[in-house]
Amino acid sequence: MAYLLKGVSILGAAPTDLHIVDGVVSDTPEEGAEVIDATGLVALPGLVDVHTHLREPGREDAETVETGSRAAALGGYTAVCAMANTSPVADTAGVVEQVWRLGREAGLVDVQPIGAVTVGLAGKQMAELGAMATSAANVRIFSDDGFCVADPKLMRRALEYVKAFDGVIAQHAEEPRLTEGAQMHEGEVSTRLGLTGWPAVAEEAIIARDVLLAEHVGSRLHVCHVSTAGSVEVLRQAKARGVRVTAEVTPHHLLLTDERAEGYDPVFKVNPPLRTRDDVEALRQALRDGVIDVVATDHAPHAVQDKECEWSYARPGMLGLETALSIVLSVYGPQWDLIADRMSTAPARIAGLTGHGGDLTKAGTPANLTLVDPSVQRVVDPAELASRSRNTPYAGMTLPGRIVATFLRGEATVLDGKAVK
Ligand SMILES: NC(=O)N[C@@H](CC(=O)O)C(=O)O
Ligand SMILES: [Zn+2]
Repeated sequence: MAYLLKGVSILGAAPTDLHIVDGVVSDTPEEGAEVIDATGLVALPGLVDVHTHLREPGREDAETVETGSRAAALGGYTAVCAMANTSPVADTAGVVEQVWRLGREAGLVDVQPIGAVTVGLAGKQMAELGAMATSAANVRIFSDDGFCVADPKLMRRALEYVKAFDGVIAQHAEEPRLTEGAQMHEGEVSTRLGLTGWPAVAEEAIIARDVLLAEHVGSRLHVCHVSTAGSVEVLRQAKARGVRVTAEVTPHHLLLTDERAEGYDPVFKVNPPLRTRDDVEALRQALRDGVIDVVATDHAPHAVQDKECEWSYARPGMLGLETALSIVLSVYGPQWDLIADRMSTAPARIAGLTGHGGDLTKAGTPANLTLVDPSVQRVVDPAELASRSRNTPYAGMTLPGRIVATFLRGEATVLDGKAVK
């Protein structure tokens, strides 16, 4: 299938015609190409998410590789990295290959499995990282996300191990002894609500330790969902020294604060917790500066019974794939170069996904791209989401931007705002 995107604006530039032929961007029009009137639409390289929870195997009631892939495509994504905290845990070549194969079968986005760092995410014994790396799933990112690799010796060994094949350890930075029983950010609001707090230093202390370990080993560290101003300062200093560290921020940490806990609605319960206005400002600035490299959704679908219950029993986590671009647009406005880098090019580089995040003005670039209508305001209706779960914190909010079409290697996965399958 060939396409002609007529009058499209690539990253906000003057309107042009974009030809998609044989899965790549082409200079030459193809006879019989399907013409899409892209007047007023902006083309971005397909978004890449380095932190997605797809829940399969094990919690298919909350999400499957297929439903999560559909949510991703509708959100403008062409690749997602599937977190390892499934059941069974993705800590063997067999499980990562299963997830990878399910992604191929769904065929809506490239699903790149993340492997666990430790067996069963238990933090005791290193998983078979090498076997996962050399499996068909070609794993490059390893993470115990949901849990912190708290043992410094194990963290050091994991960093040493992945160095051989330029892998990266993605750390969920949370010193568990400082967050026992924690329900939300530790501060004024938690005191008022009578909920046990998750202090900022529990995150910052682990990031500080880990950048020193990564520096010592000369290996790659990636910090998941950075949430505090103090973490930003640690990262700023580490990067200035040349430590091989990258970091992500979620859309919700760029927008929402701990005051959302005031109604005790568990839809706002998440790890790390929503922080203060000052933290939000620091995160926004850090993403602009490049101290934080990427936006990652931490899409965390949860079944109704795990969310619609008393706050302290609810699981932490929020949906993200279908709203991420709108949230980022609402925070930054149409800064398309910034958005394309932080949501596509930089995450593709971190994940080693060479076919993604390319330059759409160059012939031969794989046609992984999404078309956005920035003029549309949408009201988020949880019932309309393609995710199998409903735990979006943005229900009823009016947000800018609508994904009109998404292409994976030149094949449409979304057309007219609807998934093609
Ligand atoms: N972010 C969350 O609150 N939850 C995630 C785990 C994680 O990313 O830490 C989940 O798997 O539900
Ligand atoms: Zn996490």
